[in-house]
Amino acid sequence: MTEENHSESLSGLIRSDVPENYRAGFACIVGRPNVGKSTLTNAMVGQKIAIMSDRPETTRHAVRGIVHRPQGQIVLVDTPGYHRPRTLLGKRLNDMVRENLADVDVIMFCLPSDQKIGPGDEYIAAELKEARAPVIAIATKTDKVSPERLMKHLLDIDQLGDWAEIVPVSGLTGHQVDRLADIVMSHLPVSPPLYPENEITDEPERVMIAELIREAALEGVREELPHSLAVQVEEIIEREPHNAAQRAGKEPVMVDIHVNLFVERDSQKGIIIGAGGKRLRSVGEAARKQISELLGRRVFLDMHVRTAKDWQRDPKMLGRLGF
Ligand SMILES: Nc1nc2c(ncn2[C@@H]2O[C@H](COP(=O)(O)OP(=O)(O)OP(=O)(O)O)[C@@H](O)[C@H]2O)c(=O)[nH]1
Repeated sequence: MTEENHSESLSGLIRSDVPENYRAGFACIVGRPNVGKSTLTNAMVGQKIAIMSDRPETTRHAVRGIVHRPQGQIVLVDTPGYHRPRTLLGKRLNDMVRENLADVDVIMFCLPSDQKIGPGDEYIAAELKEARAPVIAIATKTDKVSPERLMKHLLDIDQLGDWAEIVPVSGLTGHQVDRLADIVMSHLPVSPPLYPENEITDEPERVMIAELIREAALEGVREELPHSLAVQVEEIIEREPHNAAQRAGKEPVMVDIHVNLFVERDSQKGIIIGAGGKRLRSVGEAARKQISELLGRRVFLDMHVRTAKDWQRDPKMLGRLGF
C-alpha cells in the first residue's frame, strides 16, 4: 500500500498528538506451518488473538493484530502459510496468501531455529523474490537452541535470499520481540494511525469465535480428524436485558451463539460428540469460557454437529464457511 492510499482513506483518523514522523502500515507474517507465526503475532500484539496449536495448518484465516507504539502502528496479517495445494481449500489458502502479500508494506518470513532450512522454506523464499515489499527474515524459537546452532541458522538464512534484515526472536519468551517491532516499523511509510488506539484486531468476532470452537473441538482428536472439521457461526443473538444494570447499558447482556460443526463423514460425528454427548459438552464448556472472555460477557453456546460430505472440495460450502 502506498503513502497516498493511507492518507486518502484515513484522513478522518488524523490526530493532533501524533508525532510528525509517525509510521503506520501493513505487515504480513509468512512461513511454513508450525514455525511460530501465531505465537509471534500474539507476542507483538500482546494479547491472544491468533489461534495457537502444536499442529500445522490451524491458522486458516488472515487474522489481524495491531501493534501500537508511540512512534507508529503495525497492522499484522497472520497468513495461513503456504501449502502445496491438493484440494480447492489448499488452493484458496495459497491465493489468500498471495493477495495478502501483494498488499503489505513489510513481509516477515519465519524460519524456526530448531529446524534446518528445507524445501518448504526454499519454496517460500522463491515466492518472496517476486514480492515488492522488503522481507525481514526471522529466526523464530531462539529459546529452543544453543547460541552455536543459532549462529549457524542465521548464516543459512543469509544464504537463502536477499533480506532487508535478519532478526532472531522468541515469541514464547518475548526475547527481541520489541526490537523486531521497531525494525518492522522503520520499514513502514510515514502515515497517520490506521486504527484507533484501543483496537487490537479488526477480524470479525465471528471468525475468532469459530476458531476458538474449532480448536476446542480438535483437542485430543487431531489424529482422527486431520482437516475434516469446519466451524460455522450461524447466529449471534443478544438476549433481552434481565436486570437494571443491563437495562441501563452498564452491564453487557448475555448472547446466544448458534454454531454448526461440519465433519465430512457420519463416522466422524461420533468422535466429536463422544459417548452420550460427553465430549461435545466439555468442548462446549472450554470454548464457551474463552468466547466469554473474548466478548466480555456471558455466553450460551448452542452447537450442532453435521455432516457435509467433501466440504473441502465444494466451492459453495467453502464460501458458506468463509473461505
Ligand atoms: N519454544 C518455543 N516454542 C514456540 C515458539 N513459538 C512457537 N512455539 C511453539 O511452536 C508451535 C507452533 O506455534 P504457532 O505459533 O502455532 O505456529 P504457526 O506458524 O502459527 O502455525 P500454523 O498456524 O500451523 O501455521 C506451538 O506449540 C508453539 O508453542 C518459541 O518462540 N519458542
